[in-house]
Amino acid sequence: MATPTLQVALDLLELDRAVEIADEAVRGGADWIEVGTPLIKSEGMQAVRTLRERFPGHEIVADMKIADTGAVEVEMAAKSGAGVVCILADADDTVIVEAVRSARKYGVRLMADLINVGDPVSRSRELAALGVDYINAHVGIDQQMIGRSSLDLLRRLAGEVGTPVAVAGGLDAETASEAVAAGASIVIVGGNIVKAADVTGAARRVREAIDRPEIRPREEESRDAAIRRLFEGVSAPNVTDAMHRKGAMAGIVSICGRVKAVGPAVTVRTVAGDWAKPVEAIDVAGPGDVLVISNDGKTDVAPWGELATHSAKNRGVAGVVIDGAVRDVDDIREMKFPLFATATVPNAGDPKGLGEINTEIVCCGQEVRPGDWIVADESGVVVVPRERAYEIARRAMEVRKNEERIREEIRRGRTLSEVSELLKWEKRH
Ligand SMILES: O=C([C@H](O)CO)[C@H](O)[C@H](O)COP(=O)(O)O
Repeated sequence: MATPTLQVALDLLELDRAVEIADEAVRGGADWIEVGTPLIKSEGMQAVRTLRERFPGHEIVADMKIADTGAVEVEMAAKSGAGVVCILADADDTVIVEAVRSARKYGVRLMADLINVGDPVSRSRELAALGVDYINAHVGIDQQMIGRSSLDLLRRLAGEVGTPVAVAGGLDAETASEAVAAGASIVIVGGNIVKAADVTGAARRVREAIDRPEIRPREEESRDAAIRRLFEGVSAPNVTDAMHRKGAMAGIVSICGRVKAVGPAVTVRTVAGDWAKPVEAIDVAGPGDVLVISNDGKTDVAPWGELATHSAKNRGVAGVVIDGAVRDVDDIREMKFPLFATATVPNAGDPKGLGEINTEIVCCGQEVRPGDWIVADESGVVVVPRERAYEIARRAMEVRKNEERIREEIRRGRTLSEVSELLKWEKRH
């Protein structure tokens, strides 16, 4: 088997950063350098020219995602220095045929991107017959966030397609190795290399993995376990970033400082400090759940205190969030329990039994339904609708990864404004 090609996808917006990251990735063993679609949209063909000039010994791939005017776009990329140009596999055949003619004329190769193609096997055969050089089994970044897998797509193509097959979509060292074992000859890795603080190390790990392809037995993980693992690895701010700044409760703080709660909500509505339903809800909750209590926003009387906290902790409840006040704060702080509230007050209410458990409530301005996911830390509390929990958990992890590289660049001496090219990206009115 020929040595697989490692293609690093520079999915960035800033050319200077892309050049620096490409240099580090090449040192880690990347063979081909892909000028990613976001970079092309941000910097145009200048990005292709610059990378061609800076890396004379490496193939430059222009991820144009061509959908129309095949000949013109291939010509632009070829004349700027690309050796491989990417076209959408579901572009009309008229576009593909023109792109192939242009590619032959300018001496470049065409890679067709299977993103969103309904019948990848027959489309790949058609593309090969039309003269496309490579087929890319690609699952896009937004599709990855809802759990689609590029390895599944690649496996559907195995043995069915004559042209060399590339694979892209959320690959890391482990999945890249599996991709080669499943027949990929070009492995494309974006985020897991270019967002790493140590780009060279990340590229090297992928390089070593694809040079020794193997299929490792995988442990099955349930959706809920994956959601919990991902949310436990990110912060509440990462989660609101992933939700386009939605979901954060207003005016609520962590009572015990640096603690974190992650879990599906068991909701409680109570009235005027009545602590019967909040305490009964401890028995309704399973280990790992988060109690979310609305006390109608009243803060002169507490529906929660130390004994309830003790009981919740024993039951394995992951945290308690109260739109209202708590008491016995000194004892609760000693327990280091993830408790979030809007106020503290010494008064307790009476256990009258008013209110409801597991109905829709509004807590600190956010609607919370039973089973919605809660992520709470010292920055505050975020509610994630249960239908989108997996997707948001994946996106929040991407936000975190993205910050790793930015943090590293700040550590090396750039300002945040420089790294993110703030002036360039200010909104024009
Ligand atoms: O093509 C890509 C995507 O559509 C954004 O332009 C990526 O380069 C490709 O998905 C590889 O990146 P990762 O999925 O982050 O590995």
